[in-house]
Amino acid sequence: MDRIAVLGPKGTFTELATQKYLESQNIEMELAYYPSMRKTFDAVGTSCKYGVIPIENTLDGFVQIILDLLTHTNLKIIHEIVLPIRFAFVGNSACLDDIKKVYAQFKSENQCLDFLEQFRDRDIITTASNSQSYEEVIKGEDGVGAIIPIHMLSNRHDFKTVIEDITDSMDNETRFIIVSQHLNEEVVANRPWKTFFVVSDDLDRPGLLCDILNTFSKEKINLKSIISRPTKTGLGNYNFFIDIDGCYQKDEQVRVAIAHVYDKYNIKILGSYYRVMLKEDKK
Ligand SMILES: O=C(O)C(=O)C[C@]1(C(=O)O)C=C[C@@H](O)C=C1
Repeated sequence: MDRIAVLGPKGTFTELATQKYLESQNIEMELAYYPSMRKTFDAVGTSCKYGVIPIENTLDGFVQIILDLLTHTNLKIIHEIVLPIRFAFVGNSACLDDIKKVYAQFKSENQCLDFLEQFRDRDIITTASNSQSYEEVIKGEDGVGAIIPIHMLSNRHDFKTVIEDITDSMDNETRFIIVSQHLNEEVVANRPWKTFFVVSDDLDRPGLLCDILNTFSKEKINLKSIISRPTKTGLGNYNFFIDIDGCYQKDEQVRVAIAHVYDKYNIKILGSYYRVMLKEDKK
């Protein structure tokens, strides 16, 4: 059976996104868990056919390391899936005043800032995954608390304190991408496609961004998002990540506009993809 690389361990939102993705596509794959985003990426094309990783969150923006990994590897985005994200606080003390240590995953922390403010004079310990935060708190040490995904409450562990829904916004969502070694070559997909690419220019010349944006405007292509990220080669050097409407493999306008940009700048296609419908959306 083919394998799909998942940011693990079991219990993460990424695992949930992967299960929902496979369900929506009606395919079976073995889930292979990796301890970091980089290792999840590296597994694709070696021991796994696809990989699933978070790329953007409503409250915390883009997952910066994913932009770097997309720039430096040849993996392509083939689909995206969006999940609502809600967190709970669980603790091994009956009173919040007695909590001395709170475990929180590095992205999750930034999605629960209002709630965490009361613990700023205590230890807030950053973890690599929400599952790790959960593992730490279920050891049962007095005075320990954790931010965990709300779906983990169904494990029914006995905590002295449980506060449901401590997320800064009820509209919080995370966008996950499915990456493959190959572009998405599906012929029929009755969904709006998007194309994500990165542009860099070693010469840092005036008007670069304006020139690129004009090219897409001339072809009447709608821009969805644009974000810059340091190239890490010196202060002030940036890559621009641009998401546009349309499919590179299928839409003539998209190919023409990208060919124009390609003539003048370094451009790398990171994939054309569409959002998969969750089983619950189809009802
Ligand atoms: O640790 C997890 O549960 C994850 O799947 C990772 C992750 C992320 O890093 O963005 C995924 C979704 C949420 O935004 C918070 C955490």
